[in-house]
Formats: sequence, structure tokens, C-alpha cells
Amino acid sequence: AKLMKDIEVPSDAPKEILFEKHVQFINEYGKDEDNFEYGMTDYLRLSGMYWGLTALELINAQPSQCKDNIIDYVKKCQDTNSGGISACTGHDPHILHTLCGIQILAMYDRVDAIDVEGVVKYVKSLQQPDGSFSGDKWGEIDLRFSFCSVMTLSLLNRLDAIDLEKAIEYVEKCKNFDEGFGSRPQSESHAGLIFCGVGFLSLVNRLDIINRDSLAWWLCERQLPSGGLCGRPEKLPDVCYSWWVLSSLAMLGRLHWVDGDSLKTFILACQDAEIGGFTDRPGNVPDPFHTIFGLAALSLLGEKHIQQVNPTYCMPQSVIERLGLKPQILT
Ligand SMILES: COc1ccc(S(=O)(=O)N2Cc3cc(-c4ccc(C=O)o4)ccc3N(Cc3cncn3C)C[C@H]2Cc2ccc(O)cc2)cc1
Ligand SMILES: [Zn+2]
Repeated sequence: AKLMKDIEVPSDAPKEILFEKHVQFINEYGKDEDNFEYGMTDYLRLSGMYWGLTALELINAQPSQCKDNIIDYVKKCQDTNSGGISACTGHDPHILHTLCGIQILAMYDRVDAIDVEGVVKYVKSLQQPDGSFSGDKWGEIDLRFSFCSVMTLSLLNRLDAIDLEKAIEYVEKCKNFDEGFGSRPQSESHAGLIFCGVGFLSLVNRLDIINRDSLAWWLCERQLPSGGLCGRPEKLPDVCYSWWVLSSLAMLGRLHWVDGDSLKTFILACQDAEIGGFTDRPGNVPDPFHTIFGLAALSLLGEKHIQQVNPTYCMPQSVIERLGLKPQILT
């Protein structure tokens, strides 16, 4: 039989959630100027802020930065003539960072702080004649950008601004024979893109397009003996795939098909006991990206000391309810 690539969960790995360590890790991340992280993550600063701030919100902790400074930073990242939002002042706007900026403002109920019409104009400008979306003015097309565009507009209650039927038509073209999704039509199925495809259809109430049990089966096939989930066959487990696979299963009403106990053990083992935060797999370097997806996955697995997370938006359920948003979830 083919040897399955997997890892061993170390026996001395953490077995409970190190809440205080994670608060410290997020609040101190990237502060220390001479450590390599500082300059490295300029190009994804606003995304890093969304990942860190949402992690803190889910574990009921406060950011060390005051909320007005955070709001002001998002405002400073909005590009006046395109309306798009950049990761960092002086960088080009991109839909990935535009979404993160809107997610941060929505979480703090401060969407009024920026030029909403400008954001709507920017997202509209990204839609192509075939219904697809580019990520920015340079024109790269990816299913991720369809998902981020529609999520951004749904948070602003402005889905009327785009050709939704064409957008849905394009996403249907990205569905593969295994019911999974890739970046573009005929691209290989990958758990991260499946999350984008399922999330998009959840936002537009069209999960009927998917053969639910075939896709749920493909997703559960990603679980390895270590309990961890991987993104494609023959790949190593990684905690962020816990989120892409679990949230997709949650939207499809098949979360119970995965072995939650062994997955929880794997996720807990990805915590850094020294400095806090989650890594992609036990023993590696923690970062805010894997921290939010580790905590959000634990929330989906029913961890009672973590706030309920919405599987479609990866935001606190209380925020989605306050905004009156009802993404489709199959039961
Ligand atoms: C460290 O190497 C990378 C590689 C890709 C990226 S990415 O921006 O294209 N991206 C998100 C991502 C972020 C981090 C990270 C490090 C520090 C911080 C601070 O907040 O965030 C790390 C990885 C990462 N990846 C790569 C990855 C994760 N697991 C496996 N891999 C190969 C994902 C990548 C794509 C992406 C996914 C979701 C999303 O909302 C935005 C981008 C960033 C750093
Ligand atoms: Zn990862």
C-alpha cells in the first residue's frame, strides 16, 4: 500500500488551549523591529490585522491597539480614486485586503468610517464579462476573488452592484467532476478553493449546485491518521486546512462526518507553548494566519470557551447576526 504522508503528534504537545499565550502572541506580533517578521509582513499588514483581531475577538480578548487607531489605519489604506483598500499604505489595492478591511470595520460596527460607495465601485470594476473576478487592476483571475468580492458586497448589503447570475455561472464552471473546486475551470480540486466555492454558493443561497455527499466525502478523505487535515491527496496535514475543510463541511451540514476528537488533538498540538500562537504543524513557527484558523476550527468543533464563529465569513456569529446576514447552511 502507498505510504500515506503524515506526521506524528508529539506526546508532550499542549493538550489544552493556551488562551493567555495567544493574546500575548497576537498583541506582540511584528512589534519587535529587529526580528525578521517585522518588515516581511508589510505586504499583508491589513490581512494580518484581520486575522489577529478576529482571533482576539473569538477568545473574548481586547487588542492592545485602541480601536480608533485601527479604524484610522483601515481608512488610510483606502485608495481615493479606485476605492479599493491596500494591505499597507503606499501599496496597490487588492480585493483580498479590501475584504479584510471591511471585515475589520464590520466587526467594530464602523463601516461608516470609509467611502462605502468607493469600495462598491472597486469591486464592480473587478468583474469580467464572463462573470469572473480579478484580484486587482493587473487582472489575475481566481475563484478566490469571486468569493472575496461577493463576501465584501454582502457585508455592505450591496450585492445589487454586480451581475450575480454571471458570477454564479462562472463559479459553476470551476466545479470539477469530484465536486471540488480549483482556482479556475479545469484546475485541480484543493481544500482552500473548495472553501471559496462552497462559501460563495452559501452567500448567494445556491448550495443546491453542489452534490453535497460526494463533496463531503472528498473533504473527509483529507483526514490523516494523525487527526490532521490536508489540502489535497498526498499532502502533509496543516492546521489552516482544518478551517478550509471543517467550515466547508459545516456549510454542507456534514461536520459530524470528520473525527473531531483526533482533529482537536492535532490542532491543540500546533500551539507554541513558549510564545503562543498556532503553527501549521507541530514544532514549526507560529503566525497570526494559522492562529485564527486554529481557533476558528476549534470553535466549529464546539470549544465552549471560544465564541461561535460563522463558517462562511470566518467572523464571530454575533457580528453576522447584528448585520442581519443569513448565509445558507445545509442541515
Ligand atoms: C510565509 O510564507 C507566506 C506564504 C504565502 C503567504 S499569502 O499571503 O499568500 N497567504 C496567507 C499566509 C499568511 C501567512 C502569514 C505569516 C505571517 C502572517 C502574519 O499575519 O501571515 C503564512 C502563510 C500563508 N499562506 C501560505 C500557507 C499557509 N499554509 C500553507 N501555506 C503554503 C497562505 C497564503 C494564501 C492565502 C490564504 C488565505 C487568505 O485569506 C489569503 C492568502 C504569506 C506568507
Ligand atoms: Zn497552512
